[in-house]
Amino acid sequence: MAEPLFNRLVLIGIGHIGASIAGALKLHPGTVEQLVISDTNPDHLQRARELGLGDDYVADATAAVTNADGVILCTPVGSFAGIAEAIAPHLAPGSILSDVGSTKQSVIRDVLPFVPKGVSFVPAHPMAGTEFSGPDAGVADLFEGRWCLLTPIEGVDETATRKIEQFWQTLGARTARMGAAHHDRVLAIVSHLPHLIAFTICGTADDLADETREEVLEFAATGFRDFTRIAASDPVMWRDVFVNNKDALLEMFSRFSEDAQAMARAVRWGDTDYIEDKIKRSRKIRKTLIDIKQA
Ligand SMILES: NC(=O)c1ccc[n+]([C@@H]2O[C@H](COP(=O)([O-])OP(=O)(O)OC[C@H]3O[C@@H](n4cnc5c(N)ncnc54)[C@H](O)[C@@H]3O)[C@@H](O)[C@H]2O)c1
Ligand SMILES: O=C(O)C(=O)C[C@]1(C(=O)O)C=C[C@H](O)C=C1
Repeated sequence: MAEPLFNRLVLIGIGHIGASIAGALKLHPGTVEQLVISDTNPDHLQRARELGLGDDYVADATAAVTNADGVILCTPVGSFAGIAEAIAPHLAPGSILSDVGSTKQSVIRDVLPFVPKGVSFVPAHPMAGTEFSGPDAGVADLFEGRWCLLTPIEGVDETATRKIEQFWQTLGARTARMGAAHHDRVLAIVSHLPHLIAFTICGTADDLADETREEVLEFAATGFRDFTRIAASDPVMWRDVFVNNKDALLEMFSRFSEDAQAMARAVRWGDTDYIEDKIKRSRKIRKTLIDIKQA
């Protein structure tokens, strides 16, 4: 059997993504020699133990990372700075620090200043997930056929970046590299804005139900239902994503608002060609996603 990629890999945060990595590692035995799980929530750590997600369970992240050759931050992005500051003095020389955060400029801003000399920091983002959270939400084949985007930092050891690529490829993902700013703009339109819209539309429908005292939500098994799936996502994770990708998210929101206004105007003035054209373009996007197996 090939050498393991990591002898002691630590996952800090055993929620949806951490537990999915742990599950995927079980589907690909031999990828790591020892998987250590760390989480500040004692219930989550206990549940991870009951589910048998790792080989060792250590609440204190500074103790967990000692002697590790790999560490992956799997907590909400707003917690990264505090964790990085705490674990930095305990990271082993030659080890690799990576993450799964949904924003990348903020992660580099918050983590890099603490990374000691001799440790390679390789930011990464698996583009897969669901609306569920916590250790029970792990999905072992979550990354199968999905993208994992890496935003390598200039001057960081190329072997470390290749190792993280190999790690994600072993778990079934396809990898690509891009700049952190580009990543954040792309994610703002394909992931962060859709969540902002879903949270908003659910709030609007709920307000309406309150105001009119009518059962708006009783009859919601319609197009609205699809918005409620993503709107059921974790509040802390998404709060952190929004405030840590503020500029790109607001830029995309502003473009979206203009386009939504244009659509509303077409509705008002009965511009059926405009309406039909927009819907045709949207259907094409859906068909393309199905064709490239990303739907
Ligand atoms: N959910 C998704 O669809 C998705 C997809 C890709 C990437 N991500 C990214 O993955 C990361 C984790 O998201 P998730 O969906 O797994 O969230 P989650 O809420 O399911 O899990 C987060 C875990 O981190 C733990 N945690 C929080 N603060 C901590 C701290 N300071 N120290 C140790 N543990 C701590 C929590 O107890 C919890 O177990 C986020 O950065 C998110 O942006 C999420
Ligand atoms: O499918 C979902 O429910 C997700 O929210 C997954 C999703 C996305 O927006 O596509 C969410 C956050 C990410 O960082 C990556 C993937």
